[in-house]
Amino acid sequence: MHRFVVHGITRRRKHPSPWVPCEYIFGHKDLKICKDWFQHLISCINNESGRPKNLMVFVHPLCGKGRGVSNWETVYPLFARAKIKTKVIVTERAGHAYDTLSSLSDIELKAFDGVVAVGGDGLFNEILNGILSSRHKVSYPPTPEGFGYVGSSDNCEEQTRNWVNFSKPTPDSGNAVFLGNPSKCDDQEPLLSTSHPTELEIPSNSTKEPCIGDQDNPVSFPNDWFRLGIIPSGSTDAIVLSTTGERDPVTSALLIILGRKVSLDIAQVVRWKTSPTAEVLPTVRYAASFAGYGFYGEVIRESEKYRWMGPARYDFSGTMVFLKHRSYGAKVAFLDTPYTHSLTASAQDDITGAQPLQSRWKKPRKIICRTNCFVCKEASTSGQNPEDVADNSRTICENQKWVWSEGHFLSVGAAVISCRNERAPDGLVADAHLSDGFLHLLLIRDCPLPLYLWHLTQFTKKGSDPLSFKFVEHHKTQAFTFISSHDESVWNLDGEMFQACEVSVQACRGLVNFFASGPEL
Ligand SMILES: Nc1ncnc2c1ncn2[C@@H]1O[C@H](COP(=O)(O)OP(=O)(O)OP(=O)(O)O)[C@@H](O)[C@H]1O
Repeated sequence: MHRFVVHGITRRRKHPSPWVPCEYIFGHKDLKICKDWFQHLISCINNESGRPKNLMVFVHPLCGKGRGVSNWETVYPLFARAKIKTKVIVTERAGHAYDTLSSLSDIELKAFDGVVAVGGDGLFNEILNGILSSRHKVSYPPTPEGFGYVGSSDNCEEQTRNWVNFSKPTPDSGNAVFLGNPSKCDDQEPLLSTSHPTELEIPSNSTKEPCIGDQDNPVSFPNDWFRLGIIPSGSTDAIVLSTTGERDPVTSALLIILGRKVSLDIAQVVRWKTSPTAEVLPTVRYAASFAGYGFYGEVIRESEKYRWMGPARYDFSGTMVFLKHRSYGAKVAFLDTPYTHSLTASAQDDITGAQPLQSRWKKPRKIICRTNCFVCKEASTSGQNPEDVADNSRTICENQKWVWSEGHFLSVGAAVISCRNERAPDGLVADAHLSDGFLHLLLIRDCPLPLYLWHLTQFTKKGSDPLSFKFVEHHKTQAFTFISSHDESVWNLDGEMFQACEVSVQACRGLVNFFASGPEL
């Protein structure tokens, strides 16, 4: 008998990883038949255009509990087997991935099918900002009358970059070439292995659709070919949990290898001022999961002092900030469109400081975002091509109405996706969608400490409704602005600190593609 091995993927319900590699051995006494089968499978694999061939991989060696390198070592053989070329860069400092990607020319970027973070949400945020900083051409978010920055609709091309320490990319520390493979079936997907991985140079070329060397054809976002991915290795991994339903490096690696693709909304955050007395200097940042102020910003700022504690510093800082029970005077205006669903405090409530909210309509039934989500599909088919929706604000401006909310807030947050994590199994907003073009604005008004604790503990219980409290405003919106008079106003963008006291934010629908199929819940 002559034999060959087909490497596949299967699911084992009881296995902690829902997707696991497996092997099938085939044999025939006729060598030619074996070779024919083999060639046929190879050509099927090569016909799968969605599978990535070249990836840039950033490994954060210190993320989570220092699992970045070991997680990459675990999944690397899968990429090798699938013959996917990887240019691996182990980060040496914060900002390394951002500097590398923002300084990459479009020609160099086009050599890759995507970029993968082996780390947490923070490393992914750096990658996202590095990729988009010069390639996302769109107007600033719309702002209400009275927000008052002339030029708020100017193009962001001139956006300020203030990431520190530009550095050249480090030499790749582990290039190798590998090969792709086929199948649409979820359960048993072959990963044909034909040879051992061989060392290879960084790809200077790619067979991808965009023309290499075409200076007139710059990389812009959104597009339908470039994808981002995460091998989860961080402290929270909310982006992976919200997009795959799992927090498993092997599952994420297999989704990348198979070339799965889902569109992600991204929040574009424009900071107008760092503090009330600072000069106006618009600076653009992007967030894939969450942008939060007040409690959320303070926890991040506080936790920086206790880095030595590892991931436990978030619990510690969270408790410290919670006990301080500080509220922040602020004005928030959000865009109310015909598609906006809100539980909004009336103006009178704001003035009297009274808590009750008036439900303007009954909250709609929660539709959870899952694989092949029809809400996200509807949103994408009701729009036009990704290129046509690039200028989101133009579309938003029709039928817009701004609603102001003013008072003292314990926190102000905007969830782009559900933000599931181990502490909040349903996430911050259980029914947030990956690519419906909306943000979920959460305004937590000042309230007695025990009530606030009750609200926070609801996040830890599956199936509860932490947003149903009277002091919680939940608005599904496409854009909002925020003004505070505090000198040390800190935002938390995907877990990263961002000092800002005046911001405007908009959801950019399906701005990037992610290697995933949506949460399988
Ligand atoms: N080699 C490095 N040394 C120090 N910081 C780094 C390095 N590489 C990346 N970073 C930064 O570390 C921060 C956290 O990264 P990431 O989110 O991937 O890990 P995490 O463990 O989930 O996060 P955190 O440390 O915030 O809990 C990010 O701001 C990232 O820019």
